[in-house]
Amino acid sequence: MNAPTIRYKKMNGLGNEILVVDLRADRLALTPEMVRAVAAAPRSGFDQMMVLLPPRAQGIDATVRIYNNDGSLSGACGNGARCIAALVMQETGGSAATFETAAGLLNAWDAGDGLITVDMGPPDFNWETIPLAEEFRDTRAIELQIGPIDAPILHSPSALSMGNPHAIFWVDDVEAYDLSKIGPLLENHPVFPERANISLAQVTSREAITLKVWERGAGLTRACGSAACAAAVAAARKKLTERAVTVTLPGGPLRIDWRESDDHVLMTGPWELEYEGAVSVETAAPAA
Ligand SMILES: N[C@H](CCC[C@H](N)C(=O)O)C(=O)O
Repeated sequence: MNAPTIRYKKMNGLGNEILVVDLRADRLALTPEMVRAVAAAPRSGFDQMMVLLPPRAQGIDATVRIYNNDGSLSGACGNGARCIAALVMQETGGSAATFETAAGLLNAWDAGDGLITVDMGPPDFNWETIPLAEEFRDTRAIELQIGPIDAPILHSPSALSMGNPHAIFWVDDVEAYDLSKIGPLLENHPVFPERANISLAQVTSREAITLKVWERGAGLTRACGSAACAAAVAAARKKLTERAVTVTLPGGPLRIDWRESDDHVLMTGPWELEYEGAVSVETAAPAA
């Protein structure tokens, strides 16, 4: 056995627990097993781990790998993106940052008042790339429900990708459901071959949505940036809201603007650096 030391910065975006591990100048090879061990250790628990790796091209600050606390990978993490953008801007003294993720390039910039805006790119409604197991003709036709067929508790979500898969169920009261019970069932429903982030969304005005999220690979979180984007886009597409809305999560509000000119979704919100630390995780020695 060997026990590499992993240095981290514990941050959060609206209470979404983010651990930043900077491997831009470190050759440590993280495995999903190590990620789970870091998540289980006392001070380094997290919802998502943002791993910074050396950039592959000029003009990019870092390649980013995003892990959930169960060791699985994701293509997007909006709240984590604001955290790493803040760190890079502090480091460079600049007012913008660019990252490469599994889902593509990610730009972020200083929005003033301690807030950061992340360009989350365009939403994707294509069932094959969300991905869903089968086509659905529009957002109403998806065969997905919890509860008996004649009186389902939840049904007919909107589904889309923001670089990661999301299903949004429209409800009158987000507090009326036990998301910790139904979340895992929906996350692992066969219609989502790569699982999905599950949201309950309550539209409260033309400019406001209240949201609770059960995250794929992480469970209930205080906030999920990509889910806020997905809910805002889905609500505007259903003509329930304008394209610019405030999405309020248990951790607080995010501003979401689905920009008309280029279809990109802009997310604006806060970030926080809590403390720095290091953790040693025992791993099987690499094969000789
Ligand atoms: N908390 C994140 C999303 C994490 C993504 C993840 N749970 C998945 O897609 O597997 C956010 O702020 O967007």
